[in-house]
Amino acid sequence: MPSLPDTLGKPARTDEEPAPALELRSITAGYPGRPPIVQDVSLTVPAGESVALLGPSGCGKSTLAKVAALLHRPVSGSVTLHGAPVTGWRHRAPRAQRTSVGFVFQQPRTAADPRLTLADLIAEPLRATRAVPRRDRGAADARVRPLAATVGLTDDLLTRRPHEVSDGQLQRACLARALILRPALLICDEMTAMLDASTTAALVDAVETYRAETGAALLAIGHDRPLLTRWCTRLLDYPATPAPPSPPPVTARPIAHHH
Ligand SMILES: Nc1ncnc2c1ncn2[C@@H]1O[C@H](COP(=O)(O)OP(=O)(O)OP(=O)(O)O)[C@@H](O)[C@H]1O
Repeated sequence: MPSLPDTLGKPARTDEEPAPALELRSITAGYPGRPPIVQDVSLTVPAGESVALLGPSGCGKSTLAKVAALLHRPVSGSVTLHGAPVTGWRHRAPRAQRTSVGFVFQQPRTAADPRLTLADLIAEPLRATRAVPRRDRGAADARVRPLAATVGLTDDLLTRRPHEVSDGQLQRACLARALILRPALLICDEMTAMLDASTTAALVDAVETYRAETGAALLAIGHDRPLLTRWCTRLLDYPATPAPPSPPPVTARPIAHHH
């Protein structure tokens, strides 16, 4: 009997492009009781690429980012992560899909639990997903310390709480927390908006070191065009799809005079 080809069970083609890290198709999203803020927006982050989404404050970039990170359910449209369609948001999303996306918020003070030390803050996703046992501090520390060093946090800072560190130091911890489960896609929503130039450079460096090591893709959101131009290989202006045609000009009506 002839031996079976050793490609059995493998994809027929090996030169196929990997599925995009993120695909948003015709996303419409908003908040209850108001018209949608994000209207019919589509964008793609190819596997391993860095894409910047630029747009003015208040246009809906953060809302779109939260949809992509499975934190906010859109009204309509589809999200695909690494080729797998997303069918549920927040607690309804499968854990593997949720943990494949790391998210860094603009405001570290509102994103960080003030009661936790920076070490516990960074370890939070490890405990939440039971990647390490809840009470096994040694196992958590073994993951937290080397990662904290890559974002520029020294051991003495790890025992402090958020009110005992600067915004920049807290944002470094928030970046480490976003990376600890080794996500294949990182979304940074105005990560450096409130930081000085040297902290900004250090955080961008840390993200790029992580990406070089893991091949992770990046969606960086913000309004600092020079920074995002240096950082990312592709730039998209929000909205990423053509805007709908503008409404016809309002026809002036004669003002009624009452005598
Ligand atoms: N949880 C919420 N409930 C109700 N409205 C919200 C909520 N979050 C945001 N909004 C509103 O949605 C609009 C778009 O906000 P979003 O944060 O998505 O914009 P943005 O482009 O990211 O702005 P910025 O750059 O200032 O963060 C704003 O008018 C905001 O007030």
